[in-house]
Amino acid sequence: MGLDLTIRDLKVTSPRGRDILSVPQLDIAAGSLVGIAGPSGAGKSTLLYALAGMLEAKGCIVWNDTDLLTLREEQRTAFRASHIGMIFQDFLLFEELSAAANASLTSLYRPRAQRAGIRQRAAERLAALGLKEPDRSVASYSGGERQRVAIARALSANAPVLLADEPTASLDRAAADKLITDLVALARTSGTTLIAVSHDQHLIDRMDRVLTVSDGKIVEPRGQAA
Ligand SMILES: Nc1ncnc2c1ncn2[C@@H]1O[C@H](COP(=O)(O)OP(=O)(O)OP(=O)(O)O)[C@@H](O)[C@H]1O
Repeated sequence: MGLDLTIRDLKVTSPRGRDILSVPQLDIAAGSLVGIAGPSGAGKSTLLYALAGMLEAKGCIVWNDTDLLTLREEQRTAFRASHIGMIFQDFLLFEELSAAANASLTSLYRPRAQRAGIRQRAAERLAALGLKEPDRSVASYSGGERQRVAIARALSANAPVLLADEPTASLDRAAADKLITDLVALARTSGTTLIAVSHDQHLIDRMDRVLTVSDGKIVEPRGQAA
């Protein structure tokens, strides 16, 4: 089951003190599929990184009853490892490791009893995403293949929250549409809270709710349910 998100008075500033993101109030119900759209430089990735507890910020970012901004660094890391699956734009893969090892990396942060299950799911996700040689090191993979390894890694942990930054960006149309279908089906069946930044209208169209970020602020189209 996914987690509820409650944001109050969130402010992210640049190291030089410029306001990058300001969100007075945002509530997202567990199990919602939320798209984040908006122009380049608006603050979409900043919002996603803040939701993962990866940025210093002021205010409250509460997942169920855990306020990320009150946790110490190591507590945030532990929370992220057990609750949040992330698909980053720059993939953050370990070059020397195989696709299979990269896709099951989260097993290292989970109790021993869960590790075999994560490795098994990672192998299944890689196969489902069409990765044919999971034992090859990812250094030799193309951009689209690397994207799929990052996606398999995020999905293998079965986290209650999935945060995705442009998950279809390096895929061709057919692969992107398949991924969107898979992501939506997975989120629906497991009740995962899915929040995805995307310029891809096909993805945005499949979400329950779309938040448009403009100049560091959220503008939600009228008529959408909270
Ligand atoms: N560490 C930082 N120091 C200074 N400015 C930053 C920092 N991180 C982000 N910014 C600025 O904050 C703004 C929002 O950046 P962000 O990456 O969140 O935009 P975005 O909407 O995701 O854009 P894109 O669609 O191009 O990825 C930009 O003007 C960016 O230059």
